[in-house]
Amino acid sequence: MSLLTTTGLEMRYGAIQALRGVDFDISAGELVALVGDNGAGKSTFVKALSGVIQPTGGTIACEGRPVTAHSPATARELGIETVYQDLGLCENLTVAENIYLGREPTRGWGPWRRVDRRRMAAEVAEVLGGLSVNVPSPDAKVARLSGGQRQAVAISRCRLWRRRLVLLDEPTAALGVQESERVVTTIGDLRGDGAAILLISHDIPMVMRLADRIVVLRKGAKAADVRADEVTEHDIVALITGAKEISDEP
Ligand SMILES: Nc1ncnc2c1ncn2[C@@H]1O[C@H](COP(=O)(O)OP(=O)(O)OP(=O)(O)O)[C@@H](O)[C@H]1O
Repeated sequence: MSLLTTTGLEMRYGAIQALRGVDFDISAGELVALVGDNGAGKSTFVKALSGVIQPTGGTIACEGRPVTAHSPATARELGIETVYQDLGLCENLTVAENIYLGREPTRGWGPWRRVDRRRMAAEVAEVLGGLSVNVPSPDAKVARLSGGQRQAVAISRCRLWRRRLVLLDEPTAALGVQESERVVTTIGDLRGDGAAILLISHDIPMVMRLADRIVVLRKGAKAADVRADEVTEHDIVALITGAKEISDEP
């Protein structure tokens, strides 16, 4: 069964129709890439899934059950986590503090309740140890990390919290070749845990390499939903620009 489904999703910002009846589904362990030109509606779609905006039409269902009153809190309860381009990391906090932000484990109770720093350090070391990307130490300040290492921290947060669906908004946009490669490895680690991943990217070669399936948005509507091994890079570019149409579903 699909982990998450949208049916006829619509989003209207005043006169602008950002999403036009988008039908979408993703299953556990699947990596789906969402591609489209600037303004095609990709960020709007991710915001609707993460509960940041309320769609003006259509439905979202999780394991077949309709999600009503969707909000960032309900998304989190459902196991949906979004890693935005700016990563939402606090520069002045350490790697461990960032991974736990707002969800620190505690020990003791009542007035004796304290953040369990020892447990935090042990759990973070375990998660970071399981990553292919080298992050200096759980105690390192995020301000001192490279772009790729920061991505690794943001993605580690999803692994530690056993997120079921991770929405990655342009994870390699601001990175060099080597750093991008590291992030690709980290995405592989996350996928190895069985999480479903929705990857937004303008990097078509990377999308072709990583995705099981590619969904193309054009002017807010779904222009294609194809298996990555059944299309070429050229096909995807043509679908994004509108030079080619594919009507058959995978
Ligand atoms: N808060 C908003 N208010 C009004 N219009 C908006 C808002 N957010 C997005 N839009 C419009 O909705 C459309 C879709 O925008 P969206 O950001 O989802 O596209 P995108 O595919 O993510 O683009 P990009 O690749 O440039 O990030 C655009 O026409 C955009 O101008």
